[in-house]
Amino acid sequence: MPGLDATCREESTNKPKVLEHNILKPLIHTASIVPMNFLTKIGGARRHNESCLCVGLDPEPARLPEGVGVEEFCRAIIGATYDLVCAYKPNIAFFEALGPDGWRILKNIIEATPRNIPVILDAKRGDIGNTAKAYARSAFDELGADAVTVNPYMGYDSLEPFIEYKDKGIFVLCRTSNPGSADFQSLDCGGKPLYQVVADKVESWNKNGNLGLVVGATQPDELKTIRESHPTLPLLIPGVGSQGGSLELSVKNGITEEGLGIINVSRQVIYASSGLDYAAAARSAALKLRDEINRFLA
Ligand SMILES: O=c1ccn([C@@H]2O[C@H](COP(=O)(O)O)[C@@H](O)[C@H]2O)c(=O)[nH]1
Repeated sequence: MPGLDATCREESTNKPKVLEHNILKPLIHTASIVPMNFLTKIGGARRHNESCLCVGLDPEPARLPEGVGVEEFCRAIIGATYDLVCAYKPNIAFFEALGPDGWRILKNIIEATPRNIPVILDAKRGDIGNTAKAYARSAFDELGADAVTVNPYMGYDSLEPFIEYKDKGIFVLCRTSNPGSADFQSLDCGGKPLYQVVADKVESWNKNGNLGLVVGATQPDELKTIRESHPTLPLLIPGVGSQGGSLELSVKNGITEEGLGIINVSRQVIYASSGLDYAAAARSAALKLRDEINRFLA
């Protein structure tokens, strides 16, 4: 089943066969039998697929093969990689940018993801309490995400509505991968950089055991420091591939012996080919990354 005959073609349309299989049918749905919290779910996916790789779903219509829509594209990527990943991370921006259809497409994609593979909604939310409550309802109740990224800038009350969803994962931006991340995150706060204060706060807020940190792969030294000071917090690590972060250092500095750490790669996987073989190419890219991660962990 993995990847199916992802390289095969429909004779009439020349589209990868894997598309049809996965568009028409929901994939495996196992978690409906036993309710699971986020950590249990991602731990199960990690062990089952022997993978700490999260594939990011950041679909840009201009980069899709001709004639392929966003929903078809994302479903095909999922269909071709779901046995190789521990999670998917759709970034809400790319769906909002589609206009009125974007929300529906995002919801459909989350629904179509195999239930044993968690979906981390990259939304970077953070607002006053009642607005944060609405954001949390939107991510978890309406869209059905398993986890969400949040921005800590507005403080605890802006995150509390998310934290109260005990079965969901909350990844707090700590040391991000972008070039300007040092502007604020490295500011000295009484002898510690701000990102370290954020990491310490998050640890102290983790009463429900559902918090983690976002730490960019482009900051390997900071990643090491944060991992050493917070060995039990899950880290979501974006920035490998297109942003130039080192996969090896991300794994060695960010993932614990128990496998606590998620390496996200988006463009390098989903745009591995610009042709109609994109799903098969994404599978090859994900397989290579998954295996490289495992070699660095060994
Ligand atoms: O610090 C951060 C936080 C989030 N991201 C997001 O992750 C992906 C990375 O995409 P690539 O194509 O693998 O570079 C994207 O959705 C970002 O918004 C991040 O890169 N850094």
